[in-house]
Amino acid sequence: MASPALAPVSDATTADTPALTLDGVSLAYVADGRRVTAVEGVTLDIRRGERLVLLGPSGCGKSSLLRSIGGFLPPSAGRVLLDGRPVSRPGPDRMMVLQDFDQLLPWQTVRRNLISALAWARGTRRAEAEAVADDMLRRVGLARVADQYPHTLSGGMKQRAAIARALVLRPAVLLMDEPFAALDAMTRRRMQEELLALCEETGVTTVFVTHAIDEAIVIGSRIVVMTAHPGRVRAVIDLPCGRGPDRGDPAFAALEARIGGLIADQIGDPGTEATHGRPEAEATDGRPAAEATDG
Ligand SMILES: Nc1ncnc2c1ncn2[C@@H]1O[C@H](COP(=O)(O)OP(=O)(O)OP(=O)(O)O)[C@@H](O)[C@H]1O
Repeated sequence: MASPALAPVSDATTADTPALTLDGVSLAYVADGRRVTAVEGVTLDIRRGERLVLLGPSGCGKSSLLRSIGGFLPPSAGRVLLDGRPVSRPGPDRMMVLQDFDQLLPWQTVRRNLISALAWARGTRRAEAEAVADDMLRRVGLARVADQYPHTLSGGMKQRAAIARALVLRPAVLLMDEPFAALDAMTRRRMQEELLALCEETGVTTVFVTHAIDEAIVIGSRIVVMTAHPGRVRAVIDLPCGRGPDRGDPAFAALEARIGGLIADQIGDPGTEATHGRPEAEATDGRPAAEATDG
């Protein structure tokens, strides 16, 4: 159960409204006079509090989809709805955390970065902003370095600070684009566990982009596997109890292998992808949708 002080600020008219809806979303770029379709016809309802992972090979449009949810890239077809209302621009209700270590203002201390964000985006008064920022920095284990400047922090600390700055605004949706990809393996695993705990504590709806299958299983409550190019929904895997199996559990390796198969079987031949032109399929027991629908 999310702590009320950290709960996302929501404009939902009813609790049943999905936090986020992707309704037939296609995304296109024009490069050198040529139109490139990056994402085609993605339809998904993202439930409140869920951790949806977008997984797929490089270039399948994961980041483009995230940017579109963020309001940075308008769909060429379809709609993105937040709390049932169309997204038309970026806003503090959708905070983004990137892979880049330098996401904070370098001329402000870590603490000041959070306080400024609260004042600017939420109009929070100074004393309240200080208290909220200090509380968040304690939760992410950065109280000790609150008065340091970002360049003095390790990569893991910088990512924790970026997550803290995003969460302190109590966004409806936290958008994460491979936030741990540049960290060493040990720090990455620790950060994955910490993120899980923070998501549960805050109840924030999270959309997490990765191309690492193991990371998708650890982070996600639902995993969307995308086709190579253009990005379409290949399969949707709902993890039982909202969590993947523990690392080390044979079920973890089995799921990893199944998802690996789903990705591999369409990289070489995306034109024959099984769900083209059909509504997305859903597996409810951790099986890939291809198995659930074909058998
Ligand atoms: N600004 C742009 N202009 C033109 N084409 C672009 C632009 N940004 C992305 N693309 C193209 O859109 C497609 C999807 O790119 P995107 O970065 O969304 O994929 P991705 O799955 O996030 O890849 P990666 O895992 O490598 O980050 C690719 O073919 C890419 O070349």
